[in-house]
Amino acid sequence: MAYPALVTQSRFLFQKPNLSILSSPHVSSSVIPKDYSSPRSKTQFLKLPGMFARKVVVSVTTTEEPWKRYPGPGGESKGKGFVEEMRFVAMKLHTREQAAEGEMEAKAPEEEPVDKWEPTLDGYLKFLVNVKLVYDTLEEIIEEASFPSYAEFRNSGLERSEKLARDLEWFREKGYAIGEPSAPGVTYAHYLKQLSNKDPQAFICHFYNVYFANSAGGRIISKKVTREILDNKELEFYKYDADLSQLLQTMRDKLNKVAENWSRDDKNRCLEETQKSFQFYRDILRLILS
Ligand code: HEM
Repeated sequence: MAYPALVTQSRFLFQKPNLSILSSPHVSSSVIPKDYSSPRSKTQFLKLPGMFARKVVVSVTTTEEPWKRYPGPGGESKGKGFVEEMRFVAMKLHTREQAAEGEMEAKAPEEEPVDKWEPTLDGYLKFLVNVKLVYDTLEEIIEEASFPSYAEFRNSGLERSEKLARDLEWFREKGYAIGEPSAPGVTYAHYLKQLSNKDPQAFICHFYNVYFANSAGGRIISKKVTREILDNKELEFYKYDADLSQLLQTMRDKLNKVAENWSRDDKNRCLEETQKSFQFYRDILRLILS
């Protein structure tokens, strides 16, 4: 499992004052800068204890530059709320091919434009089984509400667990073999369960990203697989029982309300979690191409 190494390395780097790794051959994608000052990027060779010297692009934060990296505390005061910050960070973690606001380079097949994907039905079924485990877990966590704020997110209309159960049942009835969740889903579900009991801010970052990812990128993927491997069968997974933009807006309002009680540290911890949510979810998306 590749995560512990990456996570440990990233945590270590986070502890370095005023230094954030934006890209490196060893750190798969951008790490969120610690503050809201301008990151001026430059390439450096960095020698870290116990590691070989490596070429990294570092951001150097200075106090002279008032330029803002995020729509941070200023953005909030303009009335847009914390979701705008979460979105800002998430959009930058997309590849340029995935979304107009994306800043990452595609390094793996699932990061290439969806148009170029060559999905397989077998792989897509594996994806559905694994992604269902993630939504089952998120929805159980919200139902149990080990932190009271989670209860705010119940019955949002964005839930996907039952829809996915119906889709899988449809495939079963058609005679397809449906396997058990594998490493990508099991690992992410386990991580979410643990995180939800100890760090609600970090957990809510995953909650936001996973539900909003399906509403945006999910639709692009849906078009591709419906046309190319599902013989135009439209899955329940991508359907909502009410107007989707309204459901999303209600969820944004709830997230903003919950985050009003967070300190700046809480908010930063939440934003820093975005990268992990992309990494876990990408490993599940990759199954579509397996
Ligand atoms: C094939 C992969 C993906 C594609 C093609 C894709 C595409 C997109 C696009 C086009 C948007 C912009 C939607 C808009 O502003 O109208 C978007 C938004 C977003 N994506 Fe992705 N995405 C992908 C993967 C992911 C992943 C892995 C995550 C995180 C787990 C993610 C999280 C988000 C979030 C949080 C938004 C903001 C949604 C909103 O503000 O309503 N996406 N994505």
